[in-house]
Amino acid sequence: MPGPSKQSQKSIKRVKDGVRRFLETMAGEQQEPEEDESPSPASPSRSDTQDLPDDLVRIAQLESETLAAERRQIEKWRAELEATLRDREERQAYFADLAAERESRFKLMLESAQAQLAGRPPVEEPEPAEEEPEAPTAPIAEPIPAGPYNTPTLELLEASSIEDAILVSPETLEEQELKLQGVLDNFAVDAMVYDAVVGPRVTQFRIRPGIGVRVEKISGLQKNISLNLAQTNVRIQAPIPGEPFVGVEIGNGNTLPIRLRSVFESKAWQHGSETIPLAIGMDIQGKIIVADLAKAPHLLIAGATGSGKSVCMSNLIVSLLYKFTPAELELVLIDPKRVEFGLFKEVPHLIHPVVGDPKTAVLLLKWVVKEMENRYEILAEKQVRNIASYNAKAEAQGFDKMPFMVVIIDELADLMMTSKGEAEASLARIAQLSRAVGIHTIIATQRPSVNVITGVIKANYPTRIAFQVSSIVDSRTILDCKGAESLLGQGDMLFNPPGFARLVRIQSPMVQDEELTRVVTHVSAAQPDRNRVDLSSFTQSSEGTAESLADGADDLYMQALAIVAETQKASTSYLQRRLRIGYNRAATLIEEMEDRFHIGPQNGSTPREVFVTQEDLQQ
Ligand SMILES: Nc1ncnc2c1ncn2[C@@H]1O[C@H](COP(=O)(O)OP(=O)(O)OP(=O)(O)O)[C@@H](O)[C@H]1O
Repeated sequence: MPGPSKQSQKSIKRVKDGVRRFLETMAGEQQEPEEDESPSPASPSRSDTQDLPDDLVRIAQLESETLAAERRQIEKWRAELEATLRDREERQAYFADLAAERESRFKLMLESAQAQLAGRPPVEEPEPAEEEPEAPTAPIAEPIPAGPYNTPTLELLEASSIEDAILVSPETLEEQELKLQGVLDNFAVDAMVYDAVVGPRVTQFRIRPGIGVRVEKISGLQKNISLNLAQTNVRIQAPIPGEPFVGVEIGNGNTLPIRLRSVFESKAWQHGSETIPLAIGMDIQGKIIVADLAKAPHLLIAGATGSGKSVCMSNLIVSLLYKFTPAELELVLIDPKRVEFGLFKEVPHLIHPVVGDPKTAVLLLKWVVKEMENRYEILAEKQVRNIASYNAKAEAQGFDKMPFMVVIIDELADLMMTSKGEAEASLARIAQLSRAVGIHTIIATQRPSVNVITGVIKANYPTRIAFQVSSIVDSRTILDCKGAESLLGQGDMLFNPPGFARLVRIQSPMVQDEELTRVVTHVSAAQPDRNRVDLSSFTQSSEGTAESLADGADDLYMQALAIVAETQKASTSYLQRRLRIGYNRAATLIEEMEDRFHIGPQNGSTPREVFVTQEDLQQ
């Protein structure tokens, strides 16, 4: 075989020489970085590099630049790691000091108690020799360390047997289908009952309308369908979102509650990717629905008395207890009815005892607003934008993570009656800003009227659950559409999931008091008291007095407010006429009222909501 040609041998030699010189150059640079000027014996002369092919010289230059950049990066990392290490050492020293101080105080207390027992005067605490150095600010406002958490097990909850239950017999199903088709035929509506989906509480008959048939023709038959099928509550979905059918939902003859345990056993719960998962229930197709409170980011629950709100809220609290330790999630429970959250008073996630008094509840909401502001400062200190980035940084750098906080209010109406302006303002502020700092709220009410679910609340709570209500008006107040009046009660709900513009009908799981007691007893064993809320610096403003209502406002503000409260109408032109003032002044007064949450925002041509009544002003 012929060897390489003379030409290529020469070229290979040249390349080899070039690489050797490059390596020597690099070695020379490393040894004498300072002496750029004086040529080192190893470094190549200008004439040497001129001998090299251009490509090789460029590659060599690039290599040396990359090497320099990498060296700079390594230096930066080293500095960062050293800073982290210093930070950790400081924290370690701080906690060591704290432990030593506590130990000495404990000893002193012991000696004092022994002295008192022996009839001697108690031992005095020695004066500190010099001023204590200021303690470094804790990453989260005074977190109280949690003990090891007893994660609850599934055995604490009742097992379910809904899979084996016969909710509707095939004969009943066939009979209902024939009757439904009969109604359509009798009213000469060209439509066919296509099939039926049996859900946990209701069966959905899917109807396919003929060509050119308006869906309103079928939804207009709601009362006739109820009559012919002898059903009280028939709900019609025209059309079923995303399907070429109209849905007619009829209650099942047999019902069996879905158990919370079956939700926790489902794949949706166990393999879900939700940040703060909440067990909502089972939809008509039998799919388990788990919502993410982090996406919601706040939840409004409303429904008539006995419709299943409290059971639903227990499900939500238990969901949190199953997923989070007290170090990962803090709970604030407000229960003006004083009956619903009694079972949860030992839960270690609570950072304040369950609040029953509406006035204390309002102060607590103010505290939450303050906590939210603190958390924003902490995020700014660490130069991160939200709790997720903060916690990722905490994990990487070894400082404490920021826990989520969930505030649950059982009866919003009681809070609104006590102190509407303050409660509403705090809730709106929390709802608008708290998502980034991991604070979420769940509020419930059995009075779905516009005085309680005001425009401000509605605007800030896009994720809603409606249980059965008594009228279409109530349904509209909660969901902005009808439907909740046709629900069956006992956990039958319409859910408006975050990010979806449609309602899903869901059966809420059932959890009984005995199950709740077992779970709470299990999780609260050997847990320290984590109460860290100090309300002493928060005072109830003298809301309701003329001075505070009109503080800093126009001289005519109280008169204008009295007119609005009397007429329940907030109109600029009406104020102009009644107060004999110009348009600009009247419009400013109306804007002032909106800013102070006394009236709702302008919403197209619909009149503004009025949140103050004459009684409020008299109080
Ligand atoms: N998901 C459910 N499955 C089966 N039954 C339920 C369900 N939810 C509620 N119920 C039944 O309805 C009853 C009333 O429920 P719940 O106490 O939750 O109503 P509520 O809406 O909170 O009423 P109130 O506003 O008066 O407190 C329960 O005692 C239970 O028997």
